[in-house]
Amino acid sequence: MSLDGAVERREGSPAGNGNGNGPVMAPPARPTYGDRRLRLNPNTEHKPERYDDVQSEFDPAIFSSLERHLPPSMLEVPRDAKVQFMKEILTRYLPEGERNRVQRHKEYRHKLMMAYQPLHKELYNLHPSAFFVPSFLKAVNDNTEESFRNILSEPSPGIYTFAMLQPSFCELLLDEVENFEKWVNAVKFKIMRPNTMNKYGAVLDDFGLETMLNKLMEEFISPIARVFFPEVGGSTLDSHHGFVVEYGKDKDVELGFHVDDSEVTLNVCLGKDFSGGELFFRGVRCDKHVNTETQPEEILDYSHVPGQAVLHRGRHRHGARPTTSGHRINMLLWCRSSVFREMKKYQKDFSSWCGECQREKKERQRQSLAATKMAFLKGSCLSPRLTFDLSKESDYTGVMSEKFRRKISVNWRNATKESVATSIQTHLRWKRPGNVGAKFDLFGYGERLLCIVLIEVSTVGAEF
Ligand SMILES: O=C(O)CCC(=O)C(=O)O
Ligand SMILES: [Fe+2]
Repeated sequence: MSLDGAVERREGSPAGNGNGNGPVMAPPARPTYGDRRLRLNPNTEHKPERYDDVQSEFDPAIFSSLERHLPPSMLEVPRDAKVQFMKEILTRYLPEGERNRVQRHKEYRHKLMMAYQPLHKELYNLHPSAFFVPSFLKAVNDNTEESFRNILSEPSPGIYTFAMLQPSFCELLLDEVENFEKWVNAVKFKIMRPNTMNKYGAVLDDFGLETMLNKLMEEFISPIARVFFPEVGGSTLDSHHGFVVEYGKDKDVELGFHVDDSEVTLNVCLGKDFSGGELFFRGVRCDKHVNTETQPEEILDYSHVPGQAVLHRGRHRHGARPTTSGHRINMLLWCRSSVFREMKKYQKDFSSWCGECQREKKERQRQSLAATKMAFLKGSCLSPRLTFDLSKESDYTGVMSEKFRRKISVNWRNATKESVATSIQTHLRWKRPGNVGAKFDLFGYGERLLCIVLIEVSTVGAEF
């Protein structure tokens, strides 16, 4: 997918008659729809169509998500043309090997669903009042940050726990999973396990629960993720991987330290009686920093309770301690955002969520500020003009278009603290409020008043 700056252009290659003479044959007619550049930010006012009926290797929700990024000219065209356009983009970005894998998995799922007879049909459609405890239902119905905060605990930054499932729902689901596993053993169906780290457990989506879980994500998890995890795609979740994992002496015993293949993970304990099995969390990390040291404030050990949910970023490093007795069974919903994944490819700095990027950024700011102060104190910067050049800031080059990355120069002579504040506001007007902050610091040194301005990572100073 190309974003602002890289243009998607699909033009038929001109075909001649072979001898260079004669008329150049026009390529087969193909509608053109003007500028085909995708939008960097989704058009949140546009209500995308549903694509559930579209037969393709892509999840229909991805079409709906992508539609918000279409250029205005494409929003007006017939639905079929939109589908065609989006398929072309997606196909180019999904390698053939991956497409074949998706196709094989589709066939596997189809075979499984045709053969397996569900035990509790009522689980396969979402019935909110039968599934969820009233406090959770109310919070989601109210759908405000305050209503969510009323039911959530945050034992460590970015890890939210809350009561979610009715005991009767947990029992039914456990029963269904047991029934499914008995059937699998009886007919010797070789099932795929939820991921490479589990030898036990089952993918709920594979035997008919996909629609129910998708609704769970869209209507009950997305509203919370939108508020608490916007910086990792919490407001654009569009696909999921739903499964149960099982631990005990005769099953998987523990789960090693890992990050999930998700933007946001919901982990709900279904039961049963068990001891041990605590979850341990050790800070959020991007790919580059996934193996860096844990800071003391990032350590959390958490004991799960049936019916209780834990919601965290997929990149929050975690694992599960050995279950020492009984059986522990959890339902996991790995929620993903195709838009976030696409955007991530164009970014280098993840300090809005990676603990280590944040620490590195703070350190850069500290060093930069110290260097600027030092330069002033040495009297090497006597200009009354303040200059800062955002075009040199690597933090901005990936995310800000050229017109915003300009050089700003201000005359600070006779400035006061108030006039500096006003100037900074004026010069930052072109940014969205809250996007980039300016902090400044005035201090006296001998006869001179020094001004240090800190624009996120850039520090510049002027003397007047
Ligand atoms: O055992 C648990 O509760 C954790 C499971 C988990 O982290 C996972 O499956 O990704
Ligand atoms: Fe996990």
